[in-house]
Amino acid sequence: MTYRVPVRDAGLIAAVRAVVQRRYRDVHAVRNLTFQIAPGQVVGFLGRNGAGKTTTMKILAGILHPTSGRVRVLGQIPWRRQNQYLREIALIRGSQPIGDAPELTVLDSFRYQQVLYDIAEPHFKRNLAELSALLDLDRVLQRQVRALSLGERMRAGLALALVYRPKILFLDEPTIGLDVSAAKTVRTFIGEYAAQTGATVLLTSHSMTDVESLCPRLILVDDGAIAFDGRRNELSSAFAPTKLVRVSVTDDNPDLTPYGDVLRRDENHWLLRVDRDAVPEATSRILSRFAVADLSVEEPSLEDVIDQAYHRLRQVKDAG
Ligand SMILES: Nc1ncnc2c1ncn2[C@@H]1O[C@H](COP(=O)(O)OP(=O)(O)OP(=O)(O)O)[C@@H](O)[C@H]1O
Repeated sequence: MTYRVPVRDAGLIAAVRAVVQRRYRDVHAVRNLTFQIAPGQVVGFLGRNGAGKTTTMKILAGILHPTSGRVRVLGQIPWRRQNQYLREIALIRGSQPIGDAPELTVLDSFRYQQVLYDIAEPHFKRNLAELSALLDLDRVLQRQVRALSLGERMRAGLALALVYRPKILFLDEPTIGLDVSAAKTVRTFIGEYAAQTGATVLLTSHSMTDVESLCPRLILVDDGAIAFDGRRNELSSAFAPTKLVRVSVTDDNPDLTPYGDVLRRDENHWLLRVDRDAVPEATSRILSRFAVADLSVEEPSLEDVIDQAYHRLRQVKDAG
């Protein structure tokens, strides 16, 4: 997907010149991006700012027509925007609080959505009851939208976006800007919705808590191309070539510096960063040379792994 972006120099003269003589440059937002997602999977779609995630989501949701490439979702070409397709998907960007018609009650808004998406009454009642239970909406359904708190509007907005029970959710930063409790509500809801309905979810988020609690599979996109596609626990071996070794010893003045990079030392408790391949040898040497009270080997946190991945990808880009 290539965007054609107008360019102009700074200043008034350049602004006037740009009116009569437009210049453009191409921005390649997405290229070499190939992936498949099986029904029911919950997939984290990650990448640095500007990597191409939102552009991809918009293409999949039928908002953007890509300049080249082939996409099929549920057997449909998204940008044809067939009604049948639009009723099967939802694109939610940010937390999307309810609020288009503040005079209406929440239930009125749901009824309007029912008409828009042509939802049969029994399905509507079942979906609304399920969503109300998951998002604790019973007490707000009869209230005017304008009288709701932001948290209530956010929960109602989420339910409104899903009351037609889409099979595919494209979630673009659903917890951005939310406080800890609201983010947890949304996160828990997404997991429960997916489990209850069998929906397929593609989720972008810069929150590693979202990714860790929801996404067994990760697709890492960089500069519009796939940099990793696999299970979450495989990401560390792909991008973080080290593990953490935590050791407590009872010796006087122990020196563990030869066995790894010392990240932290608190008296006789050491935290070392050790190359993955060197971990067996380093730990067996430590065990044979010191009076070890405790030793554990840990994977780096997802945040560290992603951070290392982004650094590595930036280095590769700068070098190439
Ligand atoms: N409407 C647009 N016109 C021109 N360029 C655009 C447009 N939208 C996005 N871009 C460019 O395309 C690239 C990919 O943008 P995109 O929004 O898909 O990234 P992203 O991965 O979602 O980033 P973020 O994490 O910051 O939201 C960026 O270089 C961006 O500047």
